[in-house]
Amino acid sequence: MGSVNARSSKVVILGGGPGGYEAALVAAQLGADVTIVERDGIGGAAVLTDCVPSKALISTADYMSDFETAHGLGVNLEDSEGDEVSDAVADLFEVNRRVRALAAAQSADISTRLAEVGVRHVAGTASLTSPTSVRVEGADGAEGAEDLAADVVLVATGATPRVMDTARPDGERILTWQQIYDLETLPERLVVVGSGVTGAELAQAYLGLGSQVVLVSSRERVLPGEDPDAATVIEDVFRRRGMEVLSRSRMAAVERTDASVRVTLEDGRVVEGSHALLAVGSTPLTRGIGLEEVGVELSPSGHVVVDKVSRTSVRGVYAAGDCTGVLPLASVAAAQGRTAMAHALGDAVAPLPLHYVSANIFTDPEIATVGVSHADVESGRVRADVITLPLARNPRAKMLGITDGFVKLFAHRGSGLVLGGVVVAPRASELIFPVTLAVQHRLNVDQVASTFTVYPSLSGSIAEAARRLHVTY
Ligand SMILES: Cc1cc2nc3c(=O)[nH]c(=O)nc-3n(C[C@H](O)[C@H](O)[C@H](O)COP(=O)(O)OP(=O)(O)OC[C@H]3O[C@@H](n4cnc5c(N)ncnc54)[C@H](O)[C@@H]3O)c2cc1C
Ligand SMILES: NC(=O)c1ccc[n+]([C@@H]2O[C@H](COP(=O)([O-])OP(=O)(O)OC[C@H]3O[C@@H](n4cnc5c(N)ncnc54)[C@H](O)[C@@H]3O)[C@@H](O)[C@H]2O)c1
Repeated sequence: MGSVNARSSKVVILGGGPGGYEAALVAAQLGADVTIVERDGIGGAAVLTDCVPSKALISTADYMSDFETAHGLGVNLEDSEGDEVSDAVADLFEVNRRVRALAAAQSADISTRLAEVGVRHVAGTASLTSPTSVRVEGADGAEGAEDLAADVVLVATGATPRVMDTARPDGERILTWQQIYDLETLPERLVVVGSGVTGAELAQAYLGLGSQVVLVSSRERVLPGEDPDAATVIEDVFRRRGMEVLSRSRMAAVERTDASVRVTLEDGRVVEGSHALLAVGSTPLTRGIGLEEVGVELSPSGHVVVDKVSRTSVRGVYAAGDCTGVLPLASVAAAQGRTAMAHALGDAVAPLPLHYVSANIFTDPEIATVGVSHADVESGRVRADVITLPLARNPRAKMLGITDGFVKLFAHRGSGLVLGGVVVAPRASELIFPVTLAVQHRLNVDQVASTFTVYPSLSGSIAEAARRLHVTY
């Protein structure tokens, strides 16, 4: 917007997820008068139903699998009679109570922070009546609507689980990932449909918690689109721990019988379970809120079309997060929201640096990635040397009983600049940070290799991988 005076600007934000609330914090810091319209709760789906609760659930599942590792480290678990206890038992009622409380507390913390910096929260459903005015329909059936004038609008309405006509969730046995936190007892046999990130994470979480799990995967391999070596490790771990993975199996319909569910596959096979979890992707929440009417361009998939500073096709209207489909991660939504406000309110702004976003899949082991990928190198888009070091040879991994996983680095052929990496390991989400630093700050393999690592440590494998990529002239 350039000429905007941040101190006299009214900013109205549709949606209080990471895209919305991070933008609100930046806009308030720049002196704008900021209102967030959010109908469900501050923190958005990320905090209330998606990212935060799933990771809290996974923490319990990880803790349970530590019990299995304990045996391999020479620890026998015994009850008070001295009998060996082979299994820890998850109390799903307690687990879900903790998860919901944690999500609510996180939402409350963000609300407090927003209130401290003067951001107003209006509860209700927002729509655009013009590029400079937002209508709010009252929450909980309240009568009347409030109209908010805006100099700058940010659309950060997120996305919702995709629902197929032949597989309608009922909230009891046929569930979306947003409905699982009301379960009071562990599903005896859970059929997870979809082996993308959501399906893979939650299938393994329930397996760890003690359910029998069948994973219906439409592709050759779970986690299509991810590093193939990483996906292979995860699929092997799934099968080894007893998950039934049905590859090249596409769900056609899910129906409920009295006390079970029937999942019919496109080839006619039927999979029975006590519950089904649908993880077949998301739909952006962009329809019916006035966007097209005021001229905001949507893609054929319904995502808001944005440029690298989050501008839409309408001047003064910005968009951030999952409603844009740029990269559906909480961290990216937040970055887009911050970028939008910096641009709109005339602060220094840099285009979204998508080539060094780090991401993590919270399976066990985790898969963390940054920068260029296997697909980039294999297709010839990037000329890189690649090294993969299995963690099983790392001394710390041996001590910790880690047998699965690896460190992979991609370095530019010729200059040795670190272009990307993949870490498959417990807490890979923490281990990827040095690789991200190297990629973002253009370090070469020799600089990474000559950086001290602790002995013994898993990060030693990152330095070792860099050493193996040393360029000799
Ligand atoms: C199961 C799962 C796990 C995930 N885990 C991770 C993870 O570990 N790390 C990670 O980075 N990302 C993760 N993600 C992705 C992450 O949750 C999303 O990228 C993130 O939520 C996007 O934030 P957002 O602000 O765009 O939207 P959201 O968080 O979806 O927030 C949008 C908000 O807008 C509200 N809203 C919508 N329409 C209106 C309207 N008309 N008026 C008022 N309010 C409205 C919605 O109610 C919602 O509260 C996960 C996703 C899923 C599904
Ligand atoms: N840890 C994280 O950061 C995290 C966790 C979860 C989601 N996410 C984000 O959300 C995005 C979306 O992930 P997702 O897994 O929810 O959706 P997705 O679209 O990536 O995966 C859905 C999967 O369901 C499959 N599918 C669709 N219809 C099917 C059918 N009829 N039968 C069987 N399979 C079918 C698709 O082939 C696809 O593999 C991710 O790319 C990621 O950015 C991030």
